[in-house]
Amino acid sequence: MTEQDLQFIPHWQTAEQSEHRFQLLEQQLQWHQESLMMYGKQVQVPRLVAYYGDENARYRYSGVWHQPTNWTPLLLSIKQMLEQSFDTRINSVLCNLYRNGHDAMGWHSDNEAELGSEPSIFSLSLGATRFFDYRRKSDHSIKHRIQLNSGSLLIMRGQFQALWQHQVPRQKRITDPRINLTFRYVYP
Ligand SMILES: O=C(O)CCC(=O)C(=O)O
Ligand SMILES: [Fe+2]
Repeated sequence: MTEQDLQFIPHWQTAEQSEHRFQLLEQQLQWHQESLMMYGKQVQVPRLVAYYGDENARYRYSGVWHQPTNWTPLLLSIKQMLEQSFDTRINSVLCNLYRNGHDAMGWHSDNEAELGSEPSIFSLSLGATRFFDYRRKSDHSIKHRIQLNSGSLLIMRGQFQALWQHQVPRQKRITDPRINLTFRYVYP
């Protein structure tokens, strides 16, 4: 992995802007809880999700194909700002709401075929600061932790999904919610 494959911008948005956007997104988005089959049982995913984007940007997560909801004005404006700032194209955003520190996301890579071989994923954090861990697929002892504060932008590119896994671990003492928006390009 080169330095460029994981880029962290702690203050991409101001604290005030982040607080305002958190409030709007918490109210406006179509949050729902999903469940997935694990070892033959239906298990609830420990967070709420919502998926927005262009009509043709179907995406498979939690083992199910998801049809995007049409962009809200706020999501569209963040998408356009990212596209201009980073000279990239985005057609969807997967939104996660961690209601408190009991909500989490386990180890995974975002390596679904429809993302292509070297996806660029732009991950905006709003609300409670949470840990983000990543470890080498070939050697789990090579492990790093960063803190995703409100207003921060984490950019994963290149070989990051191929070589590393990431997680947002449980932090039981955290009572505040966090919203994470992962902007992606899904090949239609
Ligand atoms: O909440 C985060 O910061 C990570 C989200 C994530 O890994 C994902 O949506 O694939
Ligand atoms: Fe991920």
